[in-house]
Amino acid sequence: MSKHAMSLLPRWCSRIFSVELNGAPFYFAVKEKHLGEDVPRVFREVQNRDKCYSVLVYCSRDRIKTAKFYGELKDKLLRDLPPECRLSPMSSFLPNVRDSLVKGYFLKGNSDTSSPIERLLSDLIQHDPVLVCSYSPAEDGQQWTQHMWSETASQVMDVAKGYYVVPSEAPEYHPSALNIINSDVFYSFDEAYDVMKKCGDIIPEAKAVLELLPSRVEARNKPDFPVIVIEGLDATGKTTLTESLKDTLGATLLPSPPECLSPWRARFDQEPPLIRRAFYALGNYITADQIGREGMKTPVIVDRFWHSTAAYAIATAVSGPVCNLPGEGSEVYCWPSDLFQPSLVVLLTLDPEERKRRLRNRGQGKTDEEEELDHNQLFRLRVEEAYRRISGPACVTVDASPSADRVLQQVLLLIRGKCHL
Ligand SMILES: Nc1ncnc2c1ncn2[C@@H]1O[C@H](COP(=O)(O)OP(=O)(O)O)[C@@H](O)[C@H]1O
Ligand SMILES: Nc1ccn([C@H]2C[C@H](O)[C@@H](COP(=O)(O)OP(=O)(O)O)O2)c(=O)n1
Repeated sequence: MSKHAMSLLPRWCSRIFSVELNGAPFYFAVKEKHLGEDVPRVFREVQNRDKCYSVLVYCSRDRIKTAKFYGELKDKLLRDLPPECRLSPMSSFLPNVRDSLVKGYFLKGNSDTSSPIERLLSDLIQHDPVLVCSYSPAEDGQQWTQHMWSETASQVMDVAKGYYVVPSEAPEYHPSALNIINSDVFYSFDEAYDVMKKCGDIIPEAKAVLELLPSRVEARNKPDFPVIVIEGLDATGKTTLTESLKDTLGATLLPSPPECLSPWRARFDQEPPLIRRAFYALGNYITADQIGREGMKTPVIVDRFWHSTAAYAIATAVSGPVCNLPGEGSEVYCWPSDLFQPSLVVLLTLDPEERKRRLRNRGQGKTDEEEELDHNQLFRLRVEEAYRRISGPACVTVDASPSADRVLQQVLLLIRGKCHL
């Protein structure tokens, strides 16, 4: 067993394990002794008491490689596991301990699939930074036990005697919240820059992105003119409004991410969150540099900025309902201290039905599958709530359902009240 995997062991019994089934997390813990607790729900639902497995990716020193490997692992498991094997997202964490989350997958197999699953997992454990456990009914046939595998043997071997699995209370916040800071959301130029720099060896496009970055991020002189950011979900009317504001105020309009990053956007959208979010974070610093220049000449309107970067990253990192988000006032919602702060941030909100109608009119209505829609609905609610919780500056919400002109007038009122234009 590798040193990294060993380092997870001492607090093994303090860890909580979470398996996500149909978007809902089920928690369990492990114990050396059994005191008559129930069987965790995940195992109660296993038919015929078949075997289950977990593959957790522990964080090696190279977090870029770890992030890439985690993304590739899912593809590999989906490709190489027998199709009957069920794969669910899984994680393990120490409650309230920042950066303690390790992610992976939970596999449910039946007696026909256990041989190919075990062959695949034995191979993985020998070559990759994974911790593999199997779960099977204990000798008394009543309880379930977790056995950790060793990579030293070519045959599967248990490192220690089995631990009993027992149900565990849900933690206060979704476990993903433990690892958001500097993995999903970056709070300084240097943190995001560091990720992009380390990507240079494996992603050639990262070097091109680095070359576009401003050489200094220190705050320039405050722009003479107001800087107004327009935020909102896709199809809430940002493009329509920002174009009108540009014409009405004689302002400069800056899209975000900035145009110079357009050639690389699709490339970075394929990358795991650590890399993808570093790309968007850096885009804001390029936009801030442009704001510094243009804001000396005219008012500046920005189509999306930091609120989008943080809200989408947080809402993607956390799954399930809005209550899974880190609580209001959490440090994850803080504005980076080295990033320009606009004079006003307007959040356009829209009734979901109207938003769908606008998407359809724009020729992009597609997701009619019920399940997909449900998933999107929760995601949409999480993004909107994360938008509202971000502070420094906080956003001002504007109902975008009236006509384009009424929305424009409403926002102009806000701008005139706040920015003395
Ligand atoms: N206030 C409005 N009322 C009705 N339709 C609107 C309004 N604002 C925008 N639209 C239409 O809704 C669609 C999405 O607007 P768009 O400005 O492209 O949104 P976004 O930039 O936020 O994705 C477009 O077809 C646009 O013409
Ligand atoms: N400043 C920005 C702008 C966009 N993003 C990210 C957040 C989301 O993942 C996407 C949203 O972009 P998308 O192209 O869907 O949005 P619009 O078409 O502009 O409405 O981009 C960001 O992280 N930071």
